[in-house]
Amino acid sequence: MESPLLVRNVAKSFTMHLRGGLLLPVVENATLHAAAGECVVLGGPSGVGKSSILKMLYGNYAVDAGEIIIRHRGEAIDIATAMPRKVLEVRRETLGYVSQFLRAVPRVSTVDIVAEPLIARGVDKDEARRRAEALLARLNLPETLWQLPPATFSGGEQQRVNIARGFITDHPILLLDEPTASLDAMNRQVVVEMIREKKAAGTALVGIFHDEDVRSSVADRIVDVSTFSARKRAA
Ligand SMILES: Nc1ncnc2c1ncn2[C@@H]1O[C@H](COP(=O)(O)OP(=O)(O)OP(=O)(O)O)[C@@H](O)[C@H]1O
Repeated sequence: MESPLLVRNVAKSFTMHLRGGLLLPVVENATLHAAAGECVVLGGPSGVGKSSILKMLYGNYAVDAGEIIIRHRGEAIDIATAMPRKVLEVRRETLGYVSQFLRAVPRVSTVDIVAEPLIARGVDKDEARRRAEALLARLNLPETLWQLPPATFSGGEQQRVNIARGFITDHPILLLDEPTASLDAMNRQVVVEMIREKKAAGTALVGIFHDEDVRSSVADRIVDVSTFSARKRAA
């Protein structure tokens, strides 16, 4: 079977327009893949480009060179060159992402924020809310908070809302940017179990985990991003 996600020879530099167009190379020739049911962890020291790669995979950062091939509706879509409308379709159906921080929408309740990706895929509103509540309960978010917008929640509470929103759908590919960074040990363990369930269901996961225990509990492979670093040559 073809990989749900294939990254070939990707390069990325940042241009610092406020610094006279200074070019900051980050990665070059980044090549990796994730198979169905596999959790690939991006490793390597701070600043090496792990988050930048994840953001390119999701289409949030432009790609200077190379391809990011996502298997979507049986077709190969290159996220690096796809039109924005196609990227949004891929995100709705195929490519999920749990970012480190929640972007709360003012006045929208927690349960609706979590249920929204399911409703966008055509699931009945009440059913989507029921499933959202079940996930929030599993992640030990107090029931008194479910009807409130999460803007004033603690860091760990917001992170659990974000995780619930990312895990509620059955996207074939899921990107995880430090999903356990603000969580206590009990909730980290819940997330580890949820990741294992995704793997068992055939989801391809690519993640960044700084917590050594979480990483060793979920990783099938670790890709050392420093092997793609463009800094060695730039220095
Ligand atoms: N939007 C941006 N504009 C300019 N430089 C950026 C931008 N995003 C990232 N960088 C730079 O790219 C390099 C890689 O950053 P990135 O966040 O990808 O590293 P990381 O490996 O995820 O680090 P950490 O483990 O500390 O989170 C850093 O030097 C960072 O300053």
